[in-house]
Amino acid sequence: MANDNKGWDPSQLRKCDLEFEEIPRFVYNDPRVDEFISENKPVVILGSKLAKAAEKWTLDYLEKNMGNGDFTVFLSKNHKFKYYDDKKSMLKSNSDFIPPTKKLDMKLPEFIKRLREWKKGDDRLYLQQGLNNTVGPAIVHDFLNFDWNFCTSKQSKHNWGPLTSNLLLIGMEGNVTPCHYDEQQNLFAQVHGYKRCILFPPDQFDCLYPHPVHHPHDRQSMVDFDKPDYSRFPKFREARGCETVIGPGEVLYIPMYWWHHIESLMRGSYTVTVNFWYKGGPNGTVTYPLKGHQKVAVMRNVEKMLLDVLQDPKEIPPLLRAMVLGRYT
Ligand SMILES: CCC[C@@H](CC(=O)O)C(=O)C(=O)O
Ligand SMILES: [Zn+2]
Repeated sequence: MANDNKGWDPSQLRKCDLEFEEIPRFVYNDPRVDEFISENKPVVILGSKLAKAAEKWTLDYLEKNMGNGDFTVFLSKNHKFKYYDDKKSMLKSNSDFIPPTKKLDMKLPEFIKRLREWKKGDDRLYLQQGLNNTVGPAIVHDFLNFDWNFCTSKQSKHNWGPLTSNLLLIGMEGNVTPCHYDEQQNLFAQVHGYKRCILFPPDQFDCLYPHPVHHPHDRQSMVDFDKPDYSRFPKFREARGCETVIGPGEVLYIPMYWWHHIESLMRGSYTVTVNFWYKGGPNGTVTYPLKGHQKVAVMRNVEKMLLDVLQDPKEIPPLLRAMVLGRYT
């Protein structure tokens, strides 16, 4: 991958068995940006002022101005912060589920102190907090100075639904959010430090082996990218993805349903990102054959319906096997 950006070096990336295409990068007013977004394809948007007002959000500035609210911080025994659904983890059928991370409410000064005093062997930390009105006035001022015209113009031009949240992400170097997909459009604005983003289209569902929909790790890939188990997940070898490293001021459009693995480069500093999650828009006229993301939505509905009627998740595999093996294969 090209590292013409002065700010990072391939030695700061984690090793990965797969090779990837580069995600294209265009200046924000290049018409190809909207061409890619309209085709639900990832694109890096350069030179936008989307979250420029946050470029002064250093840890010192945030400590002074973030207010005295509690922030959601995840702790992990390793470098992975694999998301899990709290509610699903309480289901009887998931009683053997062990959450891979601990979720705490933490004041910002404590988070920053632990970040600064972190040493090898300590739990890693990842602050992931929706920006809301508990933040201090200076942060509100900066937030209001985001380039809302830019993102709102994308939202209306591409028929996205409403903005659901802006997550503030403050991660340690080397933190990884493992491969998963979201059911929202995402303008992922990098503010401080560098993040490597590996993306796969929705039609690679069969190469990325998502957990069952009822599982707490719904939408997350079962494949450990650090040590893929090719006997359990043979088609992972065939996964074809694209990647980019984004730095301060760069925005990655992550299309809804696209798989993404995101890591903070190991270059000696924390990372800050603000994401902009939008609900998907109305489907509009459906054309056939259905697109990859629509088939994922269909498969999700089938799994939900089967669980609804069968109640016991263990009854789903034998029923699906009876339906498919020898009949549709
Ligand atoms: C909780 C959100 C984490 C983020 C990835 C990352 O920056 O580590 C992501 O997956 C997204 O913005 O969709
Ligand atoms: Zn995500």
